[in-house]
Amino acid sequence: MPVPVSKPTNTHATEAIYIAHLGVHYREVEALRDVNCIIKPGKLTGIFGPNGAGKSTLMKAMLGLVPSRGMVLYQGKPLMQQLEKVAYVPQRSQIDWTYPATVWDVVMMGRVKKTGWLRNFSVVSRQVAKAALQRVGMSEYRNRPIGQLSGGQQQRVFLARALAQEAEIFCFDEPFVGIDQKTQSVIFEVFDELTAAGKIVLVVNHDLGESISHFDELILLNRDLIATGSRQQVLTEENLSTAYGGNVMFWKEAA
Ligand SMILES: Nc1ncnc2c1ncn2[C@@H]1O[C@H](COP(=O)(O)OP(=O)(O)OP(=O)(O)O)[C@@H](O)[C@H]1O
Repeated sequence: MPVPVSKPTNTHATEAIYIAHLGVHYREVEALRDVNCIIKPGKLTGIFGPNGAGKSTLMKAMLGLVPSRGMVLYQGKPLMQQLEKVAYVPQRSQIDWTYPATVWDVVMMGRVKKTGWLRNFSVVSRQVAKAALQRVGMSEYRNRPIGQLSGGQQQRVFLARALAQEAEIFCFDEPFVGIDQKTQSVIFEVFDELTAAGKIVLVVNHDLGESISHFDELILLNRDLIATGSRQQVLTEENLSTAYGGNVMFWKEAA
């Protein structure tokens, strides 16, 4: 159910990301229409919907990576003016894995917003990066070129880079595609830690299987916003059939 789009009125709403009348047109394709929702801190929020529903587009539009109409506020100010507070991990398919960088290089890139390209990385930055690599269980691979890792290992390295940013808002586009079970567990554990620390964690995911039970809040899209709120509010037969056209199997215990 769309949230009211007049000004955010309570403290919680102003601490959150507040999206109003967001729309995206790619030439002839209208990818998103008038999306209104709130993304709260301390909750794991999933963007769900069928292929081509506009899930990645919503995330990119929030971060100014594609042109859009409408408003995206964080703590009452345009998010676009505060992108240093955001860690974004794109889909693995969008990353150039032939780029000649080691695991350590990639994680240290997460520190650039804090230290700038031209400065030497500080001792603190190195410690933060080291701890991030350790957290995802990738320390022993620190000198390995990223192109030589498995899909799950690559995803963990990008998770470590996001952690090294010490961001307030974490955005992941399809982090569970092409990874192993162990990596999926590590990712959900880290998401739990981030939400427990009051961070905003937003994840594009198309899988309506068992993993959906990890999410606190859902945004269900199919160009339009179909529903947003808790799993119980969103995972109704009516909403799912509106989004997926009446043919959907999902993890029954999830809602
Ligand atoms: N750069 C682009 N130029 C033109 N059309 C685009 C572009 N990016 C996405 N689209 C179109 O916009 C619509 C939404 O795409 P988007 O990638 O946001 O969907 P999605 O829900 O993330 O899909 P998937 O689950 O398949 O990744 C689709 O019809 C897609 O073909």
